[in-house]
Amino acid sequence: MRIASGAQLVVAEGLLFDIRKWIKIHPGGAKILQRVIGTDITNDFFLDTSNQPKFTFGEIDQKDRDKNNSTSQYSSTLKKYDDAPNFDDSKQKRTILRTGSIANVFDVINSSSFKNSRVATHHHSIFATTKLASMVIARVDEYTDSPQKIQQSKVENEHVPHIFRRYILVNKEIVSRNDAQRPVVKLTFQVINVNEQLPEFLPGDYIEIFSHIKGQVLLRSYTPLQSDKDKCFSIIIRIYEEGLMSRHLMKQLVGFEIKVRGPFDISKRITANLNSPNSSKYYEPSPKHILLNPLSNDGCWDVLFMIAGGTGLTPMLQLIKYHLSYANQFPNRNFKLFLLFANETISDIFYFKYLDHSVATSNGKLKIAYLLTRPPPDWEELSGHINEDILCQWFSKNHIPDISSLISENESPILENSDYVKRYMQALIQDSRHIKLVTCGPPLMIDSVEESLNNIGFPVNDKAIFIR
Ligand SMILES: Cc1cc2nc3c(=O)[nH]c(=O)nc-3n(C[C@H](O)[C@H](O)[C@H](O)COP(=O)(O)OP(=O)(O)OC[C@H]3O[C@@H](n4cnc5c(N)ncnc54)[C@H](O)[C@@H]3O)c2cc1C
Repeated sequence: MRIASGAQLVVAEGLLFDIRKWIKIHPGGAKILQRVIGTDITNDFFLDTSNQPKFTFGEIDQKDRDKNNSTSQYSSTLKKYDDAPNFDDSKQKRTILRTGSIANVFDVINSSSFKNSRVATHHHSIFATTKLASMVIARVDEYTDSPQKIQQSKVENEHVPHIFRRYILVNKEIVSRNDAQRPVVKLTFQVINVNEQLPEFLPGDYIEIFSHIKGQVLLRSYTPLQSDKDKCFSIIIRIYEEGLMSRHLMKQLVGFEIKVRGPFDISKRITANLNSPNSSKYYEPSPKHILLNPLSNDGCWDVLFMIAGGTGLTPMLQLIKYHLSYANQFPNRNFKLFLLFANETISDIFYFKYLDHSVATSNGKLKIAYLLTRPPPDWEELSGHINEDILCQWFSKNHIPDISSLISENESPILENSDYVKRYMQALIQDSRHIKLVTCGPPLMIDSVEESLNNIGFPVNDKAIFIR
């Protein structure tokens, strides 16, 4: 394989670069090359055709070597760049590349040249380097963007949810307490190619992460959160001791690449609730993005109740972020968000700082109640399993429907006062504001929330969504 002046190389893996350009843009690029391949290289070196080196790549199978004998890959002129001058035919295959091999040159080029250009950077293992070096399949002398090429790259840039795309891990943050039995981590990913657009992630969107783990092909769903950083998104995942994907992701370091497809709309997973014969036409959500309000231009609800158990918090984080960023842009937009966050023990509560900060900066628009099934002795918030009583208290403490003739603020919102509960729910049904209740968490918790809501007469079919 020869590298001509200013040549670009195409490697089977898709690697493409221009050595001359690289030397120009990379401060000290010529020096790096010089150090690795041991000859004096300047920018002009590649321009002077008499200097064109005949690089030989490290690893070539004996079979390929025999096949390629006629084209003589082993020129005597630049044998010193060849990392196989003493190739021992009896060994058939060399396994280790020495420092200074041309394959190592490309490793250095890749890892240093693309470091600041949002391309995944990593040093290849010796095996990968060897393999890669033997995979060069072509050389491109001129690289011009033809109209077809431009059109093709436009099509490639269009976001097709079913196509897997690669993203790079740029931040990793533990968001659970130190004593958490199953830690929760926030992973932030960024697009690899600067020209790539990140899709807008809306409440109810989820993505699928693909991986090969322990010889298995794994695909797991996660809830993406739009990041404040450019072209980034985050996922918040709980790490299970036996969890294949969660443990695999937890192990990775910044710079790790993931394959992701999506976003997909959660609506498709919860159509069962929507097909209920009792669904009112007025509140029937649109078939897409059912977590958003189809009857308002901005998708925001006037009153949104959210009940989350454990990592069921993630779609609520999407909703909270969506609403609060709208309020930031349009401060006159009035709405109320109420979150009931249920966990087993205090150490299971995660993302607390973010939640606390959101409440503090929400201008009274967000209220959060914490519930623990196994609370510590000095716990002052809600405790026990979610039931009718807890729900009644939580509703009436937070929100008084605007049908003031049906209920008064001074009435006791306890379950024993069944007349009050009845009138409260009646008022909720007649309330002209757009009200929704979203629940997400472990299946048992969702079942018991649904049952309790039905028991107290909450308009489940019209105003509730259960994400299982
Ligand atoms: C639409 C959608 C969105 C999701 N979003 C998120 C998200 O944002 N964050 C997130 O952390 N997860 C989310 N999940 C769950 C996620 O897809 C995986 O199921 C989860 O990460 C476990 O995968 P795993 O490969 O680590 O565990 P697996 O290998 O599938 O499970 C192995 C073992 O892990 C334990 N385990 C796994 N899941 C649970 C569980 N739910 N409760 C208790 N023990 C469990 C069990 O011991 C199980 O036997 C979402 C799921 C869906 C369907």
